Amino acid sequence: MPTTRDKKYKRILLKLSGEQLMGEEGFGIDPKVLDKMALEIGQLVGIGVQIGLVIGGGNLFRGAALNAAGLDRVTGDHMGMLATVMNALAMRDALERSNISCRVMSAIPMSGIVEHYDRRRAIRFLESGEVVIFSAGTGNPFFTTDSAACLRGIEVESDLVLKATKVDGVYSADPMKDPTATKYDRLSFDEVLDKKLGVMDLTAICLCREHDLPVRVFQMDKAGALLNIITGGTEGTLIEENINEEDNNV
Ligand SMILES: Nc1ncnc2c1ncn2[C@@H]1O[C@H](COP(=O)(O)OP(=O)(O)OP(=O)(O)O)[C@@H](O)[C@H]1O
Ligand SMILES: O=c1ccn([C@@H]2O[C@H](COP(=O)(O)O)[C@@H](O)[C@H]2O)c(=O)[nH]1
Repeated sequence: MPTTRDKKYKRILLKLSGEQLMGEEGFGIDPKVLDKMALEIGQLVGIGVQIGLVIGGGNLFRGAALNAAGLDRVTGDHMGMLATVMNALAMRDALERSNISCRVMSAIPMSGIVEHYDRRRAIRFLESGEVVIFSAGTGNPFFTTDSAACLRGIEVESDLVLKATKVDGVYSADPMKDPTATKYDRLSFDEVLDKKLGVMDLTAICLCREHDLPVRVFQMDKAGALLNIITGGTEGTLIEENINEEDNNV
């Protein structure tokens, strides 16, 4: 069983896909998925990892999809950001049921429901061992929660951004669409940008490159993967500043 001393990272920013929260359903939140995620997060809290969380909204609303259906884009983005607050409340509920202390902060003031984002307070909560969920994205339309995750990760000085997703890393093409796509073990930020690898939005990648914050993309469904990464294992794909071209496996 890993202990406090086995952890490689002290503070992480974990980005969870909203789409994954719906489990087998086509829309909404499956409490069983939340409980499973809470269990995995609890293992990290148990060895003293400080965790900031950002949860997407793709299980409920995405501005671009609403716009394609005829809504005003900014209104759609506002709905998407509100969706992330709902996901955050559901995740807080699951974490607290597992006896994990948790705070939800929102980029959009929402008095009486969640507290407004404040960087210094967030860092204090993280230092005291509480999980902090950063909700409502960046608070601005035309962004995504990938960018919000990288932004908050930089602001609270996390050591790593972990993007938990459906696929088990970054591929040469979207593996859900192209079965011949091959997986990378490591990539530089420039390679992700040059090859336009679509696993994460490019604004998020640029932010991390600018601030030298590594990103690891991994599969959330794989039990124990999160703990394995934190204790130095090599799940998924690591994206960082400078890598030797020969180090990646494609
Ligand atoms: N080159 C690539 N390598 C890996 N995945 C890719 C690539 N290009 C596109 N993808 C797709 O990107 C998706 C990752 O995004 P994810 O589902 O985590 O959603 P999100 O938009 O970040 O979150 P949400 O579901 O909350 O909107 C993968 O499921 C995968 O199908
Ligand atoms: O900073 C942000 C973050 C998100 N949005 C809107 O919310 C949805 C849901 O987020 P995903 O990252 O797609 O899961 C997104 O599609 C945007 O519409 C935003 O406007 N600003």
